Amino acid sequence: MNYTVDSPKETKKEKLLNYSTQFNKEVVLDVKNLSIFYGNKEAVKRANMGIEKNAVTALIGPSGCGKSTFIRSINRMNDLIPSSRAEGEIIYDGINILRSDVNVVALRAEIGMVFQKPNPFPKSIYNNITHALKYNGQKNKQALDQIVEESLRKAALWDEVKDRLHQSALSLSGGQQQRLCIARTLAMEPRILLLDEPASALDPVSNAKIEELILQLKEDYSIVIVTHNMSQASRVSDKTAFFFNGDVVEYDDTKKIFTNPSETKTEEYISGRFG
Ligand SMILES: Nc1ncnc2c1ncn2[C@@H]1O[C@H](COP(=O)(O)OP(=O)(O)OP(=O)(O)O)[C@@H](O)[C@H]1O
Repeated sequence: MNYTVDSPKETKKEKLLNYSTQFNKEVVLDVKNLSIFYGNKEAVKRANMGIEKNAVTALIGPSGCGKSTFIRSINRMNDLIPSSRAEGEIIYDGINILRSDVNVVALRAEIGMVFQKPNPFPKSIYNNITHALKYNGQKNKQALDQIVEESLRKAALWDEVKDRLHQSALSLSGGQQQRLCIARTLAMEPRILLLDEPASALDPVSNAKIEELILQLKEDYSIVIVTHNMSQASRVSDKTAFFFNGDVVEYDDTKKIFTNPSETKTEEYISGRFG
């Protein structure tokens, strides 16, 4: 994937509104004029968003509006798609993470991602958590044991698996596998968690557990979640961005988006008139 680092010129309106810094809380990711292309198609169009620290930010919108493309760009997963190209900036820790000299492996440890379909390795529960740590040189058994327990506790899975850590991860239920994938991501000590429809492939009970977990995790992490489930977005998120046709139509407090949105298009979408 080829990245263009220079931002396109800001329009007068964007300068005046200063979109990316309009919220009071600390911003952990400042997305500025972000465009993502697949070939000539602009799938995300000059998005601006200040993503807050220790908050849950939901990305909503109809199918094909650019939510996954946007979230994948935050930890450079779009690099894996040869036709994909980004313009604009995503500022994290003072650095534009779209720069070509960014260490993408280190970035993905800090900004971890969990996908729609649980994808544990065909290894034991224990080895799912330790795999990347061992690869990075951590050999101390005691340290590894501790990280496994801490990560599984944070992912609300420890009590269910503590007596079967050396069994295959594939023996777990779908919901447990998804929490294991979250634990595996947490073991890398990320600051930001990207969740792309993490509960949509799960049964209602597992879905509720993931929602509960998200609310616990935001104490320690900043979370961005793509969801098609409007009630889920309103239950778990603090901020919501409504995407339509590649545009961020509206980004505001979740309460406002769901009770009194500023844009007609948002109102039409959340009231189920399309999508
Ligand atoms: N690998 C790709 N190559 C070319 N075009 C793509 C690719 N991935 C996505 N697109 C296009 O980019 C646009 C945005 O897709 P994206 O998957 O980001 O939307 P989405 O809002 O996440 O959709 P959904 O809710 O269905 O997952 C769509 O028009 C899609 O067809």
